[in-house]
Amino acid sequence: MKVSIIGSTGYTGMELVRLLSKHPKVELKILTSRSFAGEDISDIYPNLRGKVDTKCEKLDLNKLAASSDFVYTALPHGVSMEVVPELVDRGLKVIDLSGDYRYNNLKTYEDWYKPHQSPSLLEKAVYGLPELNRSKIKASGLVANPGCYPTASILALAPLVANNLINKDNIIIDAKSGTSGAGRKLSLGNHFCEVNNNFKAYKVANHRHTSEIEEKLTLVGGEDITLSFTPHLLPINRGILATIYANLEENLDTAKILEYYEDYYKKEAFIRVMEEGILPEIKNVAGSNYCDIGLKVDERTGRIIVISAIDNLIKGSAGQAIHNLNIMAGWDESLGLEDLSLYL
Ligand SMILES: NC(=O)C1=CN([C@@H]2O[C@H](COP(=O)(O)OP(=O)(O)OC[C@H]3O[C@@H](n4cnc5c(N)ncnc54)[C@H](OP(=O)(O)O)[C@@H]3O)[C@@H](O)[C@H]2O)C=CC1
Ligand SMILES: CC(=O)N[C@@H](CCC(=O)OP(=O)(O)O)C(=O)O
Repeated sequence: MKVSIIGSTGYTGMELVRLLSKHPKVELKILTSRSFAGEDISDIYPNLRGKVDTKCEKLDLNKLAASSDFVYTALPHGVSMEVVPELVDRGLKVIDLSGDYRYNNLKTYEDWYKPHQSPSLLEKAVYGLPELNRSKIKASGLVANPGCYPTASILALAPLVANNLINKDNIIIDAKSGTSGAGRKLSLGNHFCEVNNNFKAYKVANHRHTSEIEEKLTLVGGEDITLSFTPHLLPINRGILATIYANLEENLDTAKILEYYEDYYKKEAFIRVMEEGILPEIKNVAGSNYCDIGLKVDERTGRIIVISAIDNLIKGSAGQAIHNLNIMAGWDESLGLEDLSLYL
């Protein structure tokens, strides 16, 4: 399969290049960049040296369409929607990593982002969370890869919501992300002295991922969900840990709820439900495509506390995007995604 990447020099683009360079069925074709056109990707990211020496080039849609079967757009939201309609019109299969095609509801997108330039494609696009949408992803030509916080949050909550085990009015998601979640572009809030030796909340009560998590969990549970989501910035490169609180509808113990999770995810290669007493940690997933989920019932308060951990650049973006490619192409879902975390 001939695969090209638009926006290959960002962190998710680089991670796609790195992972796809080991994928047995993928031939990397065109890597686009505005800022680094003419430069070898391995000069921009020297970790790729000796493995991928493709020169980045400016986007030429006709050339890209002639040499690719499949395209990733790893662009900022708002920029993807300027390019994706042209790719779809040319008959290319597309996986977009931005927020632009994730929503079913146009108004929700426009309330949290900005006016949409190709709203008709929202109906065509499929939300690319394989554990919830596998058959639709397989049949789709345009997949919207989920956000990193939504991946960690939706996977942690779906078994509770689907089985009506919790009150859906007062879910709280307290999530922490490594700084690569903000991308490679420079910004004051993300430079070393601001992030190192620090830990802070941001976009409290107005982060756009709140709406993505609500829309997708509403579909899982079949009734409206409104929740609180607070992101925090961790002084580490990779990884997300989400701690989620919800009120149980009935008196169930930890072991019983774990049975629901085991059942819900029994066929999933990349979900690891932790046995009672073991909780997820970022170092166990960083560098891998796993989402680890652990939980405990707090019998004093009647609340359940679920903890999930992912690598934002792998399960939270590039790895999940390769999982989606494997599903769309009808290949073994784990191809190119077999690595365990480095642990240290
Ligand atoms: N980082 C993460 O953990 C996650 C990111 N995402 C999403 O994936 C997408 C990419 O994120 P990430 O790789 O982190 O971002 P980066 O900022 O690291 O990279 C963005 C890429 O887009 C290109 N680009 C930037 N602005 C424009 C523009 N105006 N027109 C065309 N190209 C542009 C840049 O390269 P150049 O200027 O050279 O063209 C660069 O290659 C975003 O939508 C992000 O929200 C999703 C999940 C997780
Ligand atoms: C640490 C950090 O800044 N994280 C990013 C989330 C990145 C991501 O997954 O989001 P999208 O694909 O929806 O842009 C943020 O909070 O905006």
